[in-house]
Amino acid sequence: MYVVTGGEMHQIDRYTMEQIGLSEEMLMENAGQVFKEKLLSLIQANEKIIVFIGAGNNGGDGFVISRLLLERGCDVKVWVIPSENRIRGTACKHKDIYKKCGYSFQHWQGKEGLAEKDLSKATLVVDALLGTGIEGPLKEPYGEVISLINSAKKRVISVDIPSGIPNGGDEESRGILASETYTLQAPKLSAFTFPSAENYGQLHVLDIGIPSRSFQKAGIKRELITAHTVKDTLPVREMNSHKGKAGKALVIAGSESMPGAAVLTANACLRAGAGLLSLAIPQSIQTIVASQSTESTFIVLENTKGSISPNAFSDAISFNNFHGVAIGPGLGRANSYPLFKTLQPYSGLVVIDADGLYHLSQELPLWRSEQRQGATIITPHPGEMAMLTALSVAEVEQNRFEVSKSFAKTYQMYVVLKGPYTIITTPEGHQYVNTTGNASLAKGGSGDVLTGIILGFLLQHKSIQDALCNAVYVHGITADRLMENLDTFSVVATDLIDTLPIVLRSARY
Ligand SMILES: NC(=O)C1=CN([C@@H]2O[C@H](COP(=O)(O)OP(=O)(O)OC[C@H]3O[C@@H](n4cnc5c(N)ncnc54)[C@H](OP(=O)(O)O)[C@@H]3O)[C@@H](O)[C@H]2O)[C@H](O)CC1
Ligand SMILES: [K+]
Repeated sequence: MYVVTGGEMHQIDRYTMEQIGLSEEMLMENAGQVFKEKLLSLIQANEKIIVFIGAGNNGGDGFVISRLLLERGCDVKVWVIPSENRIRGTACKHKDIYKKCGYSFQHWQGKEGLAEKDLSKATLVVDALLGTGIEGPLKEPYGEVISLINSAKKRVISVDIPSGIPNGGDEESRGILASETYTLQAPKLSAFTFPSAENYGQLHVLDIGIPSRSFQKAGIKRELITAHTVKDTLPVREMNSHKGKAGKALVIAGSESMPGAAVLTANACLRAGAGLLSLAIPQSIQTIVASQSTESTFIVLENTKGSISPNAFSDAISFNNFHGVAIGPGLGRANSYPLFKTLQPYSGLVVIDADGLYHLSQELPLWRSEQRQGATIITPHPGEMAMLTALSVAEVEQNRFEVSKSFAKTYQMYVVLKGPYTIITTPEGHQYVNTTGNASLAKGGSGDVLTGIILGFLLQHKSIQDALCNAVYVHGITADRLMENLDTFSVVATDLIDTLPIVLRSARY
């Protein structure tokens, strides 16, 4: 499933209409039909519905939905915000069809008090005020209508996008606070960027019949990771496999103040399929880490002040014995820069996380792909991405797609920008959005587990992007599985590792 900007969606619509020949009237009718079917499956027999309609085609969808609900005998009050002469084109055609079927509506202008009364009696609000055609700051009376709806605290179902939010997700969000949003054909960027994502409530996608050819012609390179894509791309371990063939992983992690990060990364990596795992850790934490990671082997390094000594590393290890390396979790910044630097000439896969990202930010150009033979994968959270790009966290959050893409293309790296909707970007700029996971992942250690799964999966998959998509999906769905028995407050990173094997099995079948 593709993810689009409002502008791209308009381009896709135009191709569908002009080149494929599906008319806008038909698409709007389809949108209304599928929305109505969905709504009927959600509502009670005595539901009191109020529909708010705006000037554009989102409002046009509102006329179709209202007509179809009234045809089914539902209790529906329809409020139209602009004067009738402002409703043009296809929306106007569907307004006329609505009227010719014998239905009427109220005008907002001058009857605001009555609208408020109707709203107070309603049990469900359908928001068909504004869609992807919004430009610039919200104009009145839409701001007033939206405030009224939000303050009524009703169940609000938005058509396509919550009215009033910028569909590119790049401006301050002020719009409808929906309980659910039924988006048409493809999710929009604003559903995965902040703060606009918070307006959506639960996001669902309705297929209104726009062919995939229209998306391909528009050259859309953003997709959602789905259970299907994961199932199709999770590799199967060959019968004649052995531990060396299943991937030799090296994890460089941990310090006296963060020994658990090494344990979590290593154990997650093993659970994600690595055949052999070596942990490079400072000598002072070896006993404690070894007691909690039975299957790991160890490269024990001299330590200085609780972390790996700056002198210990270069001749202690032969990177070329490994198929992939993850560096960073719990490493500490103080002494680990020389160690980080020795990894740059290594020709295998390198996953950089946490304190490794801090070192990377000091010498970014050295890590551009043409300076390295192997692929570089970075796993920043928004704060780390802000550090790497010299932007503010808010700027990163509002422009997650653009910031990741620009960074991945400039440095020719794979970027896994973590967050409630983790985005994976390839060096070519293809993007994949993850929707699994929940608030329980906002806890120390869950990032270390992800790094471990990523390294484990990288060694099992032929395609780097499949490995990253599947790792992020599985990490999230493991947290979702834990919610069947636990509360978001109580999940700890170790729970993720313990549950991963069951989830991995069901993701495959
Ligand atoms: N393929 C599909 O997904 C289909 C989607 N459909 C629906 O169509 C909308 C997009 O329709 P569009 O007409 O382009 O846009 P809007 O419904 O958002 O309305 C635009 C009008 O809103 C007014 N406007 C613009 N900016 C503002 C603002 N800042 N504040 C207030 N009002 C604003 C303006 O009207 P004026 O009269 O004021 O000029 C715009 O004309 C999409 O979201 C889907 O819901 C179709 O059903 C077909 C298939
Ligand atoms: K809307």
